[in-house]
Formats: sequence, structure tokens, C-alpha cells
Amino acid sequence: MREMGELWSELGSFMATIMFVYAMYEQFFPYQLGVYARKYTQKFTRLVYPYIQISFHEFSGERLKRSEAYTAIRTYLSANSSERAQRLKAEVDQGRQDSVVLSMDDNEEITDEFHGVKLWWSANYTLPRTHSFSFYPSSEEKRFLTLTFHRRHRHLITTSYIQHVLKKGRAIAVDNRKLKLYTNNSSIDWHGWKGTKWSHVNFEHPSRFETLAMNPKKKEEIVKDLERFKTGEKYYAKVGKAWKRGYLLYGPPGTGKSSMIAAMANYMNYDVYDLELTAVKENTELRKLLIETSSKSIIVIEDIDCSLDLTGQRRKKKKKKEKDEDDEEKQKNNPVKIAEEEEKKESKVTLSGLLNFIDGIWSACGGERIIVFTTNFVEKLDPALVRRGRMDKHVEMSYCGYEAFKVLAKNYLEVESHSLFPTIEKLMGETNISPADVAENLMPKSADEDPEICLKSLIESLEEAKKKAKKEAEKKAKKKAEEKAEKKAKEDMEDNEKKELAKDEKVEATGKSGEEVKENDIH
Ligand SMILES: Nc1ncnc2c1ncn2[C@@H]1O[C@H](COP(=O)(O)OP(=O)(O)OP(=O)(O)O)[C@@H](O)[C@H]1O
Ligand SMILES: [Mg+2]
Repeated sequence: MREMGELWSELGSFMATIMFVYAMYEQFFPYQLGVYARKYTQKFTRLVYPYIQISFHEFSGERLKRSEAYTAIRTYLSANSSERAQRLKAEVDQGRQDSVVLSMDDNEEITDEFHGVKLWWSANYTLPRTHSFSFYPSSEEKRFLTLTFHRRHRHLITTSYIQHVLKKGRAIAVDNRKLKLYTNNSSIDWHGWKGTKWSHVNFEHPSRFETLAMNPKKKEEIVKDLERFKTGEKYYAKVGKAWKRGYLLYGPPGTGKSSMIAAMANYMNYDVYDLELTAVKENTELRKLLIETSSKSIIVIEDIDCSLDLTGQRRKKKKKKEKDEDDEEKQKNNPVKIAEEEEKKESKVTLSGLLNFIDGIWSACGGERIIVFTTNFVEKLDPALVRRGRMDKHVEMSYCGYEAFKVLAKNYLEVESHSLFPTIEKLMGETNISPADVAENLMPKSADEDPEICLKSLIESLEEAKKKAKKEAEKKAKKKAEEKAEKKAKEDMEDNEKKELAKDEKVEATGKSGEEVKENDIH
């Protein structure tokens, strides 16, 4: 690169002379002559300067949108520059505070080689025209990467090399990708400096399919389904279907619905968008949020039954008593403010808005996406919401079975068989216990706690659950019997009343006395 530097400085002074002559032309010669001069100067420059430069700007077109090519090239160069560049920039790795990411510093150059051809990359930036003091990077500071190569390789570089760099850069980005967990901001915070629709943190949930306790066949089926989806781009295109898949996870609390979502994200290497519907005011906002989600992501709406009711209006989350107390408190405050607050809270997201969100025309924008709904009460959901095609796969997360228990025992205690296992298997067949409760029992309470103590504690819990279930069943049966008896007594009473009435009517019609009217006469 040294020879290049020298060549550059010589060329710099040469160009300055040309520019001076050219300026003279502009000044003293007629316009037409100036055009000729410009044309020939360019020709001459081309003749003596055989290098071509291509710039890739950080922001292209829309100012706020970072160029994808710039990002990919930077990633490619970062991977190479830590070995080759002399001046590097270090940034703390987000999420892993103990490691740094090295990249080429501003105004630094590195060389690259492609099919025996030498190329030069440099990282540049232009300073803002005005120098006002600000805590934040100036919006006028423009960064760009410049690629320089000999013009004789123009074809190779513009066709194959740039493609190679972009492809490599993207692949490195996928490998280095850290999953993110996004959550939607309230639309009040969407505008202004740094106003964004989604906030994110690094997603570091340890749940994986191997640690997920559930029926092994069911688990395998889900993994296969995900795999088919991941590699199904061509298939989806062939059948004319948007590349997305909906999962409905349902089951009692603590059966692993949220853990399953985390396992899915880790398996697919997808980001998670945890959509809080209560913070979304209307359908258009929902659409805007959807458009801002990236490809290769899982969009999650937890407890869907609590977010929407069947008529499509938002369910009032607060109980009436709580609400009244709140209102009383508010009465003491400013009434205008209260009205404003009420308006802010009122949400108009409807069921049809949500359906549109899932499979409307917009939902196909941006490629592969998984949509997951979770609920504790599947029967409460509107059939329109969960019909196949929208929620393609319905997965029941159920109470812990023996197979699921074995996974948990292996995870928590590193035990694969034990003399207490048959007792646990028997008890599990007789009563319901959630995987969350099993996990709680299996977690050693101290570092040196024997696995047997944990298993015994689980047996105790199971026996307790069994007793509780038995008591509850008895209570239920008693209540049922009482209700039945009550119903019977009521029916008997109504029957007697009817008979009495009929008797009175007969007495009146026949003129006989009450004793003379017989049972048979009444009907
Ligand atoms: N199937 C499972 N496999 C492994 N661990 C589980 C499973 N189910 C629950 N757990 C454990 O219990 C905890 C709670 O589970 P999780 O949050 O996934 O349940 P959930 O079904 O989402 O419950 P909710 O309906 O209340 O949201 C988890 O942190 C995990 O440790
Ligand atoms: Mg959950």
C-alpha cells in the first residue's frame, strides 16, 4: 500500500495543477471551450490514473436506514482487519462485557486479494460542515468505505468480488448473531430523538429442546416441523404461500409454553418479538409494529385470551372493585388529565385487526417469520383466530408425564434411573403435576443435597397433590350430589304445586269436594 500512497501524493499535486489550469480556462475562456477542457482533462486523468474507486455509504437513500451493503462489507472487513490493519477500533461486545469487537479504524486501509488480484479498502468519514457542540454523533457525519482496484479488473470486481464480499459478510453476521428479545414501546414514545417502536435486550434464555420436558414424540414432531419451515423457502414460493408459520401453545400454567418459545428461538436462531397488545392502541399501530419486525424472527403474543375478547374489544383487565377505588382516587386529581389518560388507555385493537396482523397482505413482508400465541384456556378463543392456516400447529403443553419427568431428572439431578422412579411413575399416572412444580422439587436446596432427597420431596408433593385432588373430587361429587338433590326437591315441589292447582280447578269445575276428587281425575 506504500507505493499506492506515494502514487497518490504525486497524483494529488498533479491534479491540483490541472485544476488550476482548468479554473483559468473557466475564468478567461468562453463556456464551450470550458466544456472541451473538462472533457479532455477527465480523459487525461483516466489515462494516467488507472485505478477505479467505488464508495459504499453507511446511509443511503432514506437517511435513517443503514445500508445493508455497508453493514455486510464492514462485517467482512472486521473479520479480516483484526489480522491485517495496523490501527484498529475496539468496541465492547454488547452483552458480553468481558470481550471486545475489533474493526478497522477511520482512515485506515487494508488490502485484500481475490483470484490473485490485489484490492484496497479504506474506511472514511466526512466531517460536518458546522461544528456545533453535541453529546450525540452529528447527523452530518457521513461514513463510507472505499474500494480501490486497477481498472483492468473492473469486470471481475464489479461482478464476482463485490458479491463474494456481501455474501461472506452476511454469513459472518449470521454466525456472530446474538439473539435479541424485543418488546414494543407505547406509541407515545415512538417519536422524537431515538424514538423507536421496539426496544431490545440480548436474548440469553437457556431453554433448549433437549432440556424441555414433554412427550418425546411430540417434541420430535415440533422439531421436524421447524426444520421443514426453516428449509422451506422454495416450497412456500412454489405453493404461493407467505413464508410464515403460526403456533398455538396451550395448557395449564407452568407447563412450559414460554420455555418452548425460548427453545424454538434458540433452535432456529431467530430473534423474539414479545408483543404486548395492551400497549397497542389501534390496528394501524399493530401493522406498523409488524412491518418493523425483521426476518428470521418469532412474534409472540402471550396469554392471547387476556388481551382480546371474542367481540374484538379489549377485555377490561381490572376487577370492578379495583377500578372503582382507582376512579375515586382520580376524582381528587385534575379532571382534564383524567380524561386524557382514559383516552390514552383506550385501545381499539380488534380481532379482525389481529387476524390481519397474522395473515393479511402485510404479514408477508420481509420473509421468514413464526407467530406464536399462548393461552391457558384454548376453549375461550375465537375459532377464527385459531383455525388452521392461521395457527398452523396447535401444541398442547400438558401436565408432567413420566417421560417428561425423566428429562427433568436428568437436567436437574443428572440421574437417569433410580429405585424411586417406579413410585414416581405410578403417582404421575394417578395425579396431575406441572413440570414447573416437578422442577421446583428437583432443584437441590443446597450444594451437597442428595438426589434421593429431591426425589423423595417430589414423591411427597405428588402424594399431596393426589390427596388434594381426591379431596377436591370428593368435594365436587358432594356438591354435585347436593345440586342434584336440590334440583330434585325443586322439581318435586313444582310438581306438587301443579297437582294442587289442577285439583283446585277440578273442584271448581265439577263442584265436588276436595276429598271426592281422585288422583286419576286430575289428569
Ligand atoms: N416442559 C418443561 N420443561 C422444562 N422446564 C419446564 C417445563 N415447564 C415448565 N418448566 C419450568 O417451569 C418454569 C415455568 O415454565 P413456563 O414459564 O415455561 O410455563 P408457562 O407454561 O409459560 O406458564 P404460564 O402459563 O404461567 O405462562 C420454567 O422456568 C421452567 O424452569
Ligand atoms: Mg408463560
